[in-house]
Amino acid sequence: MSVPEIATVVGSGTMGPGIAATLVRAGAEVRVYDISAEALARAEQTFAFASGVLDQVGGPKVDGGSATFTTDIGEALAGSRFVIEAVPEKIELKESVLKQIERLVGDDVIIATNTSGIPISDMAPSLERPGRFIGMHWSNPPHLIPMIEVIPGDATEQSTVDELVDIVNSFGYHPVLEKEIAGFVENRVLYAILRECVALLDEGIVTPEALDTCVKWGIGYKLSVIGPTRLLDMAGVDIYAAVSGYLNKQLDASTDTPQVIKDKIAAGELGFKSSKGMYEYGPGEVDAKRKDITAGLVAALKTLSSITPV
Ligand SMILES: NC(=O)c1ccc[n+]([C@@H]2O[C@H](COP(=O)([O-])OP(=O)(O)OC[C@H]3O[C@@H](n4cnc5c(N)ncnc54)[C@H](O)[C@@H]3O)[C@@H](O)[C@H]2O)c1
Ligand SMILES: Cc1ncc(CO)c(C(=O)O)c1O
Repeated sequence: MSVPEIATVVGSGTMGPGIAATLVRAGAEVRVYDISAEALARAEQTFAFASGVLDQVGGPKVDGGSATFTTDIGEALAGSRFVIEAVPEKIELKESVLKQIERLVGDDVIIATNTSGIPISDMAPSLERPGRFIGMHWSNPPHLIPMIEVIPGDATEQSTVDELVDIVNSFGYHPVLEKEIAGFVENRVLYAILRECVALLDEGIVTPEALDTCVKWGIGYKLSVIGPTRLLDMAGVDIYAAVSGYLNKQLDASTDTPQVIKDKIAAGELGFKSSKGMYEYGPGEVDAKRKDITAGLVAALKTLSSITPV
């Protein structure tokens, strides 16, 4: 199967527009649905921006792709062959939206969820056809991170898995097929890193600026070329044994959200969306940072796509 002729993105906040832009570039007729007209109006702009970024990246483009934006779920799902749900990360909301979707699509349509880590098998019982339900975890920004986790639940049919892997391949992304686990693989690794980062900041071991420099240039840059398994070989498994023997027991092992983060939430310091989070942003600075991030990711994507995979 290639990219579905008609696809629907349900929920168009941070992730929906970039997902839609990726599918449109691959030739799909995409319907973007959101419950909020205001969110949808913003999404049209973000979609146009993401499409422009994909033009800059310059990868393959299949003719015939298009996007329409609607607050009418029936219109969004009529004739759709593939649905990706990207509403907020609340299980009850997702279950109710998934049920709504299932009632309006054909029996053979794949319904995928972009959940960041809610187990697929926890949501599947809310559906009549759990065999066609699967996790499809895009990474942010979805139009620039060419990897998607594919997570079957207990009831997902093998044909659903195979079709989703084909869909992901068809727009040139790397599918990563996983066994189901809370948080999935990407976020388990990311949240292990972030837990340690927040602890190091909280203990005053390092400044935010120095931490970002260390992780970007010491870890991020290296890991963008060499995966962690290969890194173990490059460093030496014996070295890992020697260091992990004394270091692992020192690493942060807290199981709750750190208090320092809870305090920031209480103070409304959410990051880019409130101009203050871990850093503080003056007028225009958030837009400038977003621009720099996009330019950096575009440059890195072009370079990394042109080198031999390690
Ligand atoms: N933000 C990220 O970095 C990121 C990355 C990967 C995965 N995800 C996951 O993707 C999903 C969406 O995340 P997001 O960051 O785009 O969320 P968001 O809050 O930015 O956007 C969600 C959108 O869903 C809409 N919505 C709410 N209820 C709805 C309903 N009943 N029907 C249709 N639309 C509805 C909202 O109006 C909003 O526009 C979540 O499960 C999240 O965990 C997020
Ligand atoms: C902090 C954080 N949490 C979740 C996700 C995706 O599920 C991301 C991301 O970048 O994709 C993230 O940065």
